[in-house]
Amino acid sequence: MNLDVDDVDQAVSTGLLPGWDRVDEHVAAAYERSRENHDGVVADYIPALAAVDPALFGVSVIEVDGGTHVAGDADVAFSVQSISKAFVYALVCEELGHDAVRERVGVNNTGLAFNSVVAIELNDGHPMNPMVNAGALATTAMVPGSPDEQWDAIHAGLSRFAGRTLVLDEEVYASEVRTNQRNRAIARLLESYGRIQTDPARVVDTYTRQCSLLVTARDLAVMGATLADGGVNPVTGERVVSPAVCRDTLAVLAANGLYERSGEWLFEIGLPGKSGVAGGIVTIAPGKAGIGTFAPRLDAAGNSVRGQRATAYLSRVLGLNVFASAAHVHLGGGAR
Ligand SMILES: NC(=O)CC[C@H](N)C(=O)O
Repeated sequence: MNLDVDDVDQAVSTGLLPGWDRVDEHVAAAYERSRENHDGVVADYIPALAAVDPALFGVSVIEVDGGTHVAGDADVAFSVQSISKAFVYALVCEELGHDAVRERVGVNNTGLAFNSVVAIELNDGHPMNPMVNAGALATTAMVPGSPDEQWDAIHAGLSRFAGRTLVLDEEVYASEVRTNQRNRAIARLLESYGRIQTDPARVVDTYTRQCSLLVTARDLAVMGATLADGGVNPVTGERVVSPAVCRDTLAVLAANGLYERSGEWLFEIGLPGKSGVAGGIVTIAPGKAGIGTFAPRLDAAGNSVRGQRATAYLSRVLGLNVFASAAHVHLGGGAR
């Protein structure tokens, strides 16, 4: 995908675009540039998502010290969808330790669509990673307690990441319940392979609820900033998960956050991120900031087009690419 940042690369390298001290300007520029793009289509396999206004677009950056920068529709609510997978994974690792989740769910990319059944069959019934539907269903199933307790823990946990009590979009939830036959099939298949050991129908229901929680681009930036900040929400000051869980979650996102396009994303943007089919993307600049974007038009893999472009711009102009920054660091310092 052409993310239209070559000119930014040039401007940054020649010192025309200074970075971190003018974040408001850069967020506004990321918004203006990306707003001109009209590529992609709104998700239509969930009927309630097909009805959304495709022109909506919001960008937010929250720094780990709480500094807040927004542009456009940063306070418009949309369903979190697959972005919930990242935070439920972190909560389950916090609860059970990463080895248990790694053994049951895995960390490797499937190279296939997020709702692929073939990926499960090709891998002997292994869901592969927590960021595709199979792995997310298996992860949700691991939350301790009864189905009601599982939902309460997920709802409370995601709310702690966001720093406010998140609300369920009843319309999106009902719409998905009517049309999520594929997820029900995936859960049954995982049950047949012993990867889900509770009632698969209840697991799908809890997963569908977690996907239907409403967030804004600003919320996503806070949630991302919490992972960037080693697990402490920079707005509420509350510790949500441990630094080790953040490290593991960011590694899983780097490899799998944008499904089969995760490699391209990492190549262009150089940061862990996670997309959802309602049009949200959360991106984490470790130790620095969280970026939240919302724009409903998606590419073929289900990733927001404007969101990818805006994030690519911000990564370039703020010098966030974790691989690029290594070029400026001289280990050991001084002359050798
Ligand atoms: N990629 C996504 O955001 C998918 C989430 C959606 N709830 C599904 O399970 O199909």
